[in-house]
Amino acid sequence: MASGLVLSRPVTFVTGNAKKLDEVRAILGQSIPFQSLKLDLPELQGEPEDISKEKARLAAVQVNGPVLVEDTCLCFNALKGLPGLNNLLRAYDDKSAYALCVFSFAIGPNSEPITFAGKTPGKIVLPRGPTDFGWDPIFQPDGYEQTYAEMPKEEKNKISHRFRSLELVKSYFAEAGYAFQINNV
Ligand SMILES: O=P(O)(O)OP(=O)(O)OP(=O)(O)OC[C@H]1O[C@@H](n2cnc3c(O)ncnc32)[C@H](O)[C@@H]1O
Ligand SMILES: [Mg+2]
Repeated sequence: MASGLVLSRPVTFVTGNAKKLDEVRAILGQSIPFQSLKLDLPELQGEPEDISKEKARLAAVQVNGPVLVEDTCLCFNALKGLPGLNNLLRAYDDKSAYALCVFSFAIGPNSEPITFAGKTPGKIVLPRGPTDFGWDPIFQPDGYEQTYAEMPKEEKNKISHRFRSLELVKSYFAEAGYAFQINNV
């Protein structure tokens, strides 16, 4: 039996992006009990890890409890990993890129957030597939003929940056032995 910390409140996943929430729900299933809260967190500047941590700090203050947040970017190798626009890439032969998702967990408003980075390598292509989620139509993961947008959702959720980051979050929760006693007041 796990004998770690007991959380008396479920984790709140804070995002303003409904598509992210759909994927997080599908990927986590029942593994980590969480509720969601739609808040438009400010678009911060800086390194993805720092942005993600800062989002977690802001969210934990608002929620006053345990939070998960994430920051995602499409990073272009031709631009030394800088997130950028598709058009910028026209000038470069190197179309390789990676999708990066950094989750942060903060246990409360006064705790230092922990980050979990998941990366999926691929390349930037002309847009193909449905256009309902960000840059999915222009990102083709390595080893696939389809863009993220063209893939069935289940397929994306098996290889995505978000899936890989959440695998680390799940291991962390399992190893820390978090237990949830949500109904015991
Ligand atoms: O409230 P938050 O969680 O910050 O939601 P957001 O939509 O602002 O999310 P980000 O700042 O992390 O994302 C930056 C952009 O990347 C897009 N994006 C995030 N994850 C994506 C994914 O898996 N596929 C395609 N686009 C994605 C998203 O729609 C944004 O336009
Ligand atoms: Mg944002």
